[in-house]
Amino acid sequence: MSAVWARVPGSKSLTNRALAIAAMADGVTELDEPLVSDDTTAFANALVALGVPVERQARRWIVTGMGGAPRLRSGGVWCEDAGTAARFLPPVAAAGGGAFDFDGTDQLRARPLRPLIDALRALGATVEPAGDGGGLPFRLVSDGLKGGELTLTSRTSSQYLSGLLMAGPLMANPLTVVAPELVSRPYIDMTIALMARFGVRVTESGPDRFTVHPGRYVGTRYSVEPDASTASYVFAAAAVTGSEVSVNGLGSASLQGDSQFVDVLSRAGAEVTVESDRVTVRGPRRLRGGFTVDMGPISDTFMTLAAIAPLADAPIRITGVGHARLKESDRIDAMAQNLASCGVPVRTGPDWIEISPMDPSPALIHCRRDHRIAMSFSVLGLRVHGLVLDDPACVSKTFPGCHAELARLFGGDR
Ligand SMILES: O=C(O)C1=C[C@@H](OP(=O)(O)O)[C@@H](O)[C@H](O)C1
Ligand SMILES: C=C(OP(=O)(O)O)C(=O)O
Repeated sequence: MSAVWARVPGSKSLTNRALAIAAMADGVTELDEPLVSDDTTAFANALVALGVPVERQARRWIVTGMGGAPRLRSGGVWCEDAGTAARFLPPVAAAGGGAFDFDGTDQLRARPLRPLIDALRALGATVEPAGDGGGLPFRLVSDGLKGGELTLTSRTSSQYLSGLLMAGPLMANPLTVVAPELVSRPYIDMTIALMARFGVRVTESGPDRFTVHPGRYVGTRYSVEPDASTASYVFAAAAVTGSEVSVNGLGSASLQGDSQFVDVLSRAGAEVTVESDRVTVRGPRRLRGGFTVDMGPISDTFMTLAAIAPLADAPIRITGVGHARLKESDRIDAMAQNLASCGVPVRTGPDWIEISPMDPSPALIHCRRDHRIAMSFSVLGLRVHGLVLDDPACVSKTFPGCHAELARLFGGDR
């Protein structure tokens, strides 16, 4: 059997970090192969609303750095559905100073933001929420951020810490953040690596204690890796169809924690080869279950595993994913309800889900406007006829070409 090459678009997390950092840099940044999707378009539009020129060519985005904070000192910042926009951009805007109205869709309004609001206040900004004070929408008024040391609740998301660290070099004093109970740690390593790529150093000066060293970002040419969370769907699809799929540009040096998803597939019996610049997965005759796996650090991929778990020969228990209840949907509940609709035995707890083997029956899948619920069940749909997504288009948040690519690689018309 010969490997098929999957076309996996660029990483959302790397694209949006690079955009934020490039906006603050000295000089011009050329981003090659950025992700073009709802989340990155929303992020780029938000930067434009803050006065940062972002020129979008087909496979290259060019950002003219501000040599500091964005130029505009007032305006509305629409974050749409993007958690990264709502968590990364307020610290950047506040560091420059001005008055900004942040808002997003009802889905984003429902997601937590309070720890970031508290941190911005501790750094000297005024945040006036329009609602109950927990999240969007809010008005941010600032005269610059003072920096110094603060403690940040990071139990619900790592994105607050990423946003604060990236804005750190613009603050009056060096920023140190203590982030106890930090979830999604690989995303902080990604933030630190990308800041270093643009010339600013962050050190871990104690457990969960991060210090941003004084410095300036320098614009550069940066090529975005394929998105490892997106790649999980094509790898899982290979695993359940007994085929072999490779993704180029992802490999042992990936900056994305979700590249570790293939290790989980390997525990489930897939043959996995990780090279320096390529990952290949070959599906087993039947998936192997009978294990428990902590997917807390790579929680965007837990639904990919949960969706295919009924096809395994024994139960699979996924733990450590309580924070996935606070994303585009309550993902533990969304997976449990939809799998149960397919007749699959599922048990859940506050931060875990256990799926037992069963031939899934046809069902209508309620995506809850969550791209990853739609994409995960699209993979299961390669093996189960009659799975119908109520909202196939919601995949555009991170992978607009998802259905076409799965059809190209594995046949069928989803
Ligand atoms: O920093 C990032 O780019 C992200 C961090 C993760 O969120 P949490 O830190 O909220 O778990 C992840 O789920 C999200 O898709 C992207
Ligand atoms: C959680 C996600 O997105 P975000 O938090 O960036 O909106 C995701 O893409 O799965």
